[in-house]
Amino acid sequence: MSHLLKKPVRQQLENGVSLVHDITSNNSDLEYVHFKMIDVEPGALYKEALAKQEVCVVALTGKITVTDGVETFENIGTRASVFEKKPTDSVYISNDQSFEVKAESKARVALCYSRSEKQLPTKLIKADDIGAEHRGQGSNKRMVHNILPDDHPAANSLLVVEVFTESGNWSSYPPHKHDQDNLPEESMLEETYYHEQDPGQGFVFQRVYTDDRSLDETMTVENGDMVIVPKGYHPVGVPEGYTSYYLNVMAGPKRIWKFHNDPDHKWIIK
Ligand SMILES: O=C(O)C[C@@H](O)[C@H](O)C(=O)CO
Repeated sequence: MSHLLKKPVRQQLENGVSLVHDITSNNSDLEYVHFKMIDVEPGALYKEALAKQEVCVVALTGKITVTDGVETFENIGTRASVFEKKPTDSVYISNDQSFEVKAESKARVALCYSRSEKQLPTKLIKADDIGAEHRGQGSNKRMVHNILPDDHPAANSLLVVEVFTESGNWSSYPPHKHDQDNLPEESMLEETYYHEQDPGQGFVFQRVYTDDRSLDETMTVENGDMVIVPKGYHPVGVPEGYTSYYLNVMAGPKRIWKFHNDPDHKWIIK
């Protein structure tokens, strides 16, 4: 199996909290992005003290209450399944803070981290403030929820988006990359993909490759898997009959998403 593909671990952390993914620089090629997915039973509590990392807590499914000890956001989260295709609520919390997540119903919670030194205010990112962005044409159509895009001032380096790609379509396509710190041409951002499919027995294909093909991996990605993109182009293809969801976390030295399309395929853009 490719070292870029991560299967769910399902490890019990404490009463009612289980770890589904834990992507760090110790188990991946990533330096800037760290990602955790946790499942929390109703009433159970997850606590964490941040060091030099900021976090975006995404109520992926279910209802949660999030506090940094000063501000509390009760009963946030909007959906039982990501495939309801409506935006959800998230909370940004800055470095050197502590936070708690309590599940009000059975919940799956994404914890998206990146390096951070400068403290910023805690911020509720409301579902109501997130619009649906439609990108692409033909079988390249997909819908994007920009949770923490680069023009949102809440964070120091984190970028978070979620993408819905219908059956038979492609996304992150034509292939693009963002692995050179060479602005204004291109920014350097690592990226993680947390994938789900509907129905759940589905799968998608994701290729991660560089121009010189020193990295060229094509992965079969199943429901709940993660794909790590330390560098390179990273298109996703969705087979007929299945809808794809993925949550992307990006971070790098500068908080700008400036991508470079693969010159061989950019003619596809009309
Ligand atoms: O537009 C898309 O298909 C989503 C992707 O851009 C995804 O968020 C990504 O690859 C970011 O670099």
